[in-house]
Amino acid sequence: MATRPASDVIVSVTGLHRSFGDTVVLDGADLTVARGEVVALLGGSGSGKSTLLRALAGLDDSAFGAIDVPSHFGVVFQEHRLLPWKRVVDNVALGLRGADVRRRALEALAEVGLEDRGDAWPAELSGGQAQRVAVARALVREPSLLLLDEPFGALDALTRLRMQQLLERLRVRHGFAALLVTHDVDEALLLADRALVLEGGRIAEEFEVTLPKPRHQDDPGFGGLRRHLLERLGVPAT
Ligand SMILES: Nc1ncnc2c1ncn2[C@@H]1O[C@H](COP(=O)(O)OP(=O)(O)OP(=O)(O)O)[C@@H](O)[C@H]1O
Repeated sequence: MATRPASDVIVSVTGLHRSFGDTVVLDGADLTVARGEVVALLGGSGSGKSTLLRALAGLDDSAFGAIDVPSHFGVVFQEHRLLPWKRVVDNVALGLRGADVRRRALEALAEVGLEDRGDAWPAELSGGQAQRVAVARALVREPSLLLLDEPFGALDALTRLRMQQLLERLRVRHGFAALLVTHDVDEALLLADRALVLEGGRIAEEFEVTLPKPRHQDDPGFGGLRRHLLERLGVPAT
């Protein structure tokens, strides 16, 4: 694994284990994320990506190992998980305290291009808009880390591309780090500084993605990396 100055590491996971009954899903997984770094987590279906992310988010009491994450992190799942009985702005402001909560929530909505939808109900939004609100809800706490579990996995291809570009712009502006669980090799290569492959309960492989950002699928070098990653994931190019 590439060495980094210890002070730059904001996520450190060592020896992470999780079993469901007799099934060992995580078997001593280790990983780090550096300040401002985007790390994609790939792996076959059922390899334990979501399990690992849930453990990092503190959503799994039964995972054990050394887990060090910053106190300010945001989480975005594949489903938006907005409360249907609260207006969009109140969903974003949920759990915030202080006099300027509404203003902060509206600012976060403006960052995702939804400044005029604060008074809408979640049911009135498209899937892409609802995911933007979920991103705003994560962003409003000024996190140093985003934990993203297939955040754009349920969106159509065009909306997904727009959301990937939005995430990249927000990252440049705010400098958060991200751990991005994805099935989508192109998404990993568009966004990540490093791609990890989870296999056999551990990080079996790691690739640095050194292409300059912002990236595009037509960039030189992109196709070669895609073939390499797909092969590593057991989907050889035809
Ligand atoms: N609550 C649970 N009870 C029992 N088994 C579980 C539970 N949650 C996950 N598992 C099992 O753990 C394994 C890993 O699941 P996980 O959802 O982490 O995989 P994943 O890599 O995210 O998969 P996918 O890419 O298909 O979303 C699977 O075999 C799954 O069946």
